[in-house]
Amino acid sequence: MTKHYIEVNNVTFYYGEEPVLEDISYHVDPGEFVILTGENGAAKSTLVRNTLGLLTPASGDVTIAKTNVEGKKLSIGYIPQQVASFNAGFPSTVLELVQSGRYQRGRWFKRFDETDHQHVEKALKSVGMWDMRNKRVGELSGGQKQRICLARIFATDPDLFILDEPTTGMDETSRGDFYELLRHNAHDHNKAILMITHDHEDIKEYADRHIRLVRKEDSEWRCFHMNS
Ligand SMILES: Nc1ncnc2c1ncn2[C@@H]1O[C@H](COP(=O)(O)OP(=O)(O)OP(=O)(O)O)[C@@H](O)[C@H]1O
Repeated sequence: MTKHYIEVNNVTFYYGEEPVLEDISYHVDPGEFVILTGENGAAKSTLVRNTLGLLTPASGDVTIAKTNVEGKKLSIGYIPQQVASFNAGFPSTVLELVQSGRYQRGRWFKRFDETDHQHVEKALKSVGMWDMRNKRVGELSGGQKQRICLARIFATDPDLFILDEPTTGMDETSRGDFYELLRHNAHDHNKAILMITHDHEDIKEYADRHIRLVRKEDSEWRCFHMNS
């Protein structure tokens, strides 16, 4: 039996008096690369933030699995929207920023060891930024900053990736490489991926499932699943 990594049932959420999510249900399983789409303002980020517990639904249930079927503890890597806004003076190097992700795994009491170095190197290579590892983050382009945020998440080797428009600022080739990497993580390493995206066309061949948030006639919101 597959254990859902994310299970959302009948979630309704309001900003003040206004309902932005109404009776939304979806799930994401290990081994799946799922995309979440919808027009601007369809409440995709709001749904993800409800899923993560950063916002609390007015009604409905959200469960994120704490362990997999074998009982192994699960970790989550989350990238919020527009995370890559480091200013020009941001002092850390690319390498330092990605290394800092490993410390967020609760490793403060342990020396940075060979496994940590290997994860960091692999993560930076996977987003094509290894050669730029000694550059200052503040000197990078927007797309490059976005890629090192992704590398920082990859370096933590999470079981569940929740990514809010992670390819902003990436060109088509980089996006294709990135989608391939996500698909590889899902299919070959049994990770679960939930990614908000607007890139409908070039993502289609990579994603396993497509969830779309659509507006109802009466201006409330509902959600349905579509197989890609
Ligand atoms: N903190 C907030 N307070 C009140 N309303 C908000 C807040 N955050 C978002 N909203 C509103 O809720 C709706 C959904 O916003 P959300 O950011 O979840 O949409 P989205 O689908 O992720 O949009 P986009 O594709 O533009 O990123 C929008 O109408 C937005 O204006």
